[in-house]
Amino acid sequence: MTDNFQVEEGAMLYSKSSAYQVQYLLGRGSFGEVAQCRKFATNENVALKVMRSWQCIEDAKSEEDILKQMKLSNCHLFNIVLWNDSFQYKKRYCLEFEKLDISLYEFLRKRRSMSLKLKEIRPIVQQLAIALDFLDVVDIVHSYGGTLQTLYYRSPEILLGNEFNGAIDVWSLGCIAAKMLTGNVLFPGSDEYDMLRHIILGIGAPPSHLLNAGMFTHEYFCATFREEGPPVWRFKTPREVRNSIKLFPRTIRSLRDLIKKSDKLSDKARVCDGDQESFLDLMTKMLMVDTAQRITPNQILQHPFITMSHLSGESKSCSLVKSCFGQSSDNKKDDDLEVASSSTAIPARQTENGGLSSDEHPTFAGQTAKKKRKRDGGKTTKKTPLLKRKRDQAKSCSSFGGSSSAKKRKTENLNEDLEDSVNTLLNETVEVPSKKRKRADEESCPEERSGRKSRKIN
Ligand SMILES: Nc1ncnc2c1ncn2[C@@H]1O[C@H](COP(=O)(O)OP(=O)(O)OP(=O)(O)O)[C@@H](O)[C@H]1O
Repeated sequence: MTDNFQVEEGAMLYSKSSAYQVQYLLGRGSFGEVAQCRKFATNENVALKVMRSWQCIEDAKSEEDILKQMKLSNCHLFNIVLWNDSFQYKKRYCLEFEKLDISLYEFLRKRRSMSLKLKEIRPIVQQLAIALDFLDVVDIVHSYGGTLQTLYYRSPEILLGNEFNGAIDVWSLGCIAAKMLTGNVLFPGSDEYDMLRHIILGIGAPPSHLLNAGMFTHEYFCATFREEGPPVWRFKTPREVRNSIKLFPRTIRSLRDLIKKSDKLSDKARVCDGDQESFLDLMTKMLMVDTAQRITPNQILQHPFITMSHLSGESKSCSLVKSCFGQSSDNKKDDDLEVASSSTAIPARQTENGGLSSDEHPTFAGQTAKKKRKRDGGKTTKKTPLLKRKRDQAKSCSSFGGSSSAKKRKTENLNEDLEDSVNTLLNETVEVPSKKRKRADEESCPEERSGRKSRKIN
């Protein structure tokens, strides 16, 4: 058996049931190359993912296990790519999928501004939330990007080395939604430290319970230990992290900056304002640094920005309102969402727009590093019965999105603690030539990816 198979135009591959001819390369991922191929048995075009090497066989097999499990649950009704078959050719393992249309990145690239309007972003966020909600139910963490989230979309809990669950994908979705609106990466960090700097400056510092429990916290924060009580954390200055560090300039000073630049035509201004505020509210909830407070995919689907409840009272003669509803119903038709919510193995779930009880709120200096780690979901290994999960979810959502004054105070304290180092950081920010920034943005280069592996799907 030789190992010399190359994914190139015209090359032939053979499974037990069909021959395939490579037409062209669709893309490359962490584990292999994906090519559009002609499948002779059915005479259709398919996407064939050819794993990089024999060493990737374990990754391929675990991906296949998840794909099989998802196919049985009618995943294609939830905006998840359909896997058809797997086979080994020469020393390469191959996964066959339905051929999809262009990627979101290609879609954005077709726009000169690389950005979309809110009414266009809405159905995309909705489609992705439907997929993430499905993964939540079947207990799979997707993780946008390679081994564990592409750097720009990496959540604070991954950066800090905390336990994680599907909430990391909601964080990434928030970052993607921001990029769709502005055309720019929301947190363009040059490395993990710079990512945290962008997050702290744009949104706020991680709560103490994340810092106390993070495996990598000490790489980015200094702890002051007191006689009593938990440590107080201070974000390190760039010089404390390493001798020379490249800091990329900030794109926003707060999430509100995201919507500041949008056009407002006078007659549509009120509707625009309402939609923008609603989008901003959703963004704030998707980008909660504290995992426990982050909106869930199911709650995203019930959020006014997605349901458009804030627009239903507006005059239907307003062209913007009309186009918003038009966009949404086109999307429903295209993606068969009604079928998805009514006739699948996974029942549609209820959402409670509540939040965390105050005793679960983060305290900056309130918990010790000894705090017992709690894995609340996460990997595919343990499946919780759906009913129990619903109950748990309802419990944890009983006051969702609530921002108690106590929490606010604590965040302010933390922000005060961070002020000094932040000021230093601001002064030290260096401009990066736009050409270079663009390249960094376009690439999801392997070195941007961290070492830990997640279970992932296409
Ligand atoms: N079914 C498909 N139809 C069309 N294009 C596809 C399909 N699957 C993958 N691609 C293209 O191939 C690229 C690589 O896909 P692959 O699944 O290997 O990696 P990925 O999910 O993008 O990234 P990674 O594996 O690193 O997380 C994708 O980014 C996409 O452009």
